[in-house]
Amino acid sequence: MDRERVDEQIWRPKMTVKTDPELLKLLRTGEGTEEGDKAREFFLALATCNTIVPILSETEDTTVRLIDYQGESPDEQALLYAAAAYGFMLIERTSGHIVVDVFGQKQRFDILGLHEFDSDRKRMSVIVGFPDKTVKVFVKGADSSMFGVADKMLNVDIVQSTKSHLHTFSTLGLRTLVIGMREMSNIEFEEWHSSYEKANTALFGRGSLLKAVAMNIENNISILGASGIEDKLQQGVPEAIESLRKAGIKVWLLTGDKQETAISIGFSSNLLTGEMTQIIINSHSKESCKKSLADALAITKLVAGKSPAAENSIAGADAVKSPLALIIDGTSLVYILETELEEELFEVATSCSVVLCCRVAPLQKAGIVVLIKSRTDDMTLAIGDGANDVSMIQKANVGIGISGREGRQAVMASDFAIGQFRFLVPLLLVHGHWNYQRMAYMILYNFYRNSIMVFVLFWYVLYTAFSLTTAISEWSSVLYSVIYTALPTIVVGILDKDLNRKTLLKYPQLYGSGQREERYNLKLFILTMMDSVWQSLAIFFIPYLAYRYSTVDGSSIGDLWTLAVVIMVNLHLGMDIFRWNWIVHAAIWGCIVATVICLIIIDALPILPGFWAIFHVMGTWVFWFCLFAILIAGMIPRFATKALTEFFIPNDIQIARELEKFGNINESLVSEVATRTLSIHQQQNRT
Ligand SMILES: Nc1ncnc2c1ncn2[C@@H]1O[C@H](COP(=O)(O)OP(=O)(O)OP(=O)(O)O)[C@@H](O)[C@H]1O
Ligand SMILES: [Mg+2]
Repeated sequence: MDRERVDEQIWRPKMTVKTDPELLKLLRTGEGTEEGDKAREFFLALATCNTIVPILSETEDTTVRLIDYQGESPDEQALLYAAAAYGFMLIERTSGHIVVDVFGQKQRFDILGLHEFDSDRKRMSVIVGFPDKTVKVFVKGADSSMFGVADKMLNVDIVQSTKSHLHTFSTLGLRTLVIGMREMSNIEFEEWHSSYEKANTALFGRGSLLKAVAMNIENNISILGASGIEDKLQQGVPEAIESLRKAGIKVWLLTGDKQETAISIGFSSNLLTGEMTQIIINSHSKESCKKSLADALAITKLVAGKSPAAENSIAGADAVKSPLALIIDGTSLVYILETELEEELFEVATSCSVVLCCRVAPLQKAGIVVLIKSRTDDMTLAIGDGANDVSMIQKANVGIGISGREGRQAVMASDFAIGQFRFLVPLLLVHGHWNYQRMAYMILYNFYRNSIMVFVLFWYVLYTAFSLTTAISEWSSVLYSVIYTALPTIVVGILDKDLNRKTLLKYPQLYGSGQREERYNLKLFILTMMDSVWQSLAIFFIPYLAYRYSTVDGSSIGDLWTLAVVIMVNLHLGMDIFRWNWIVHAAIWGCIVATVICLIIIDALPILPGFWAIFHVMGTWVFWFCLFAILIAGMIPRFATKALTEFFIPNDIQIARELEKFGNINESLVSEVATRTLSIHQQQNRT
């Protein structure tokens, strides 16, 4: 009874695919004819040569079960859904066999061995035992690798037409695969089996042994057909690339795909544009690589106007206007990376606005990142979604993994993980920008905050015959960093934002402020230190001069110094804060109040020196006058510099802030300034 129910069951793939009725008819009825058998073998190869696991789930109708194909390769998933639509449905996989439903008939195939896909071989194969005891090896992989192992006796027409179909597919931007097959004789199978077992159980070098076994068996393959799969660009990729470009970031595309596919994807993602001059390097020997690079270098020089020919030649004048795109393949890179040609590649690549590397192996991707990292001070960022991107993600300064359908390896190896490519834009342009400006400011501010206190102590030492006594109580020195000034630093370091998200996304050029190191540089550091010296002088000398002839003791002036330093550093911070909210208010004013309370408590303890000092001194007008004078005198240089620069030589950020505050009065101005800055600083672009 139960058995019957199982037999009645129908499997339905989760995704439906539009089919070609003619091909379907050939597959259904053409068994026995040469064409029909070949077509059936092709789809059988699709159904067997993969690492997909079918997951069955119940539907409302108890006789229908839904099949969901799950695996690391989205290409394989797509191919299996296609095979299922054409009547070859993989319905079960165990470690030793698979079951394929062929037009309603369940067939069981033994999986005798599987040579997994790797990015060096660029193909995979399975050894399948058929019910009639024959053994076949099915192989699928990249065209470049498959035609290398194809049967040399193969019909030339078939090879040619396959190649031309592949070309058509890839120029449309489809990801292509070639599928092939070979029958194995008994002797061959036995030989393979023993070496496979040996390699599989080896303790050392298992991977390379298995690869050698695979290479041995994957030859004399007869081509069954080719596939083209659309690898849809994620939403918002062209816009994201456009924004990154405007932000002065150089975008390079490194892919394992075929050249034509890569170029087509380059165009659809806005990376390549029609007006670009393409420099293509496809070489198969070191000599030709050298020559191609020399030619490319000549073109780049011509474009940059460095060569004398450029001034006169008409072609040169034309080329000056068009940006360059370098397109280079993995085979050429084999002869270039880690050789003396690297230098030339670097020169060519850095003079091009876009670099597109296709058919590159994972280690070559990492090699390219290292090429840039080792020769420039630029920051590199690598973003990828597949296992083949792991090594470059690890090598780059910043590695980003996209968690997608290709498994989690990229995400596990990354510094940051995002869901889609387009999120890179807010990550860099918004959060990256905010983070940079906060970190840069906080570093300067913390130098300032600590040095001003030390300078005040130092001036005191000069007037006490270097006795190393101090007027500021030890408790206050300890509490200075912990209570008096800590909280505002933390709050501002976390919450402050110079511009809002919308503005930063609208004007990607604002990202340039970080690239030009506008917020943290030697000049700013020196100015900040000079400011802290000036402020400490004001803090120290105003009370010193005021109380010089009075009988007030050191502890009382010490309390004034402490309070003045704390109010000064907090006002200084307050003057630079962009976004005031209740937390910032509470932190800044709260810290000043906390300081007063702490001073009162310290001076109320009879065991400490300076007992009751603050109560005496705070009651005099000189105290308040000094405090007021210190703040005015200390702040004047900083306030004046800030006001004058913001008024006369504002930077992009200040203009954009004005724009945010006062609407779009200056809209045209900001884009003008931002673009101008971009063009001036293009030399400093970061990769
Ligand atoms: N599971 C697979 N079985 C057989 N061949 C495959 C498989 N996956 C990929 N290939 C082939 O190997 C080539 C290189 O694959 P690789 O994973 O290195 O890069 P990619 O996926 O094409 O590109 P990207 O670098 O953009 O992820 C692919 O272009 C494809 O032709
Ligand atoms: Mg991939």
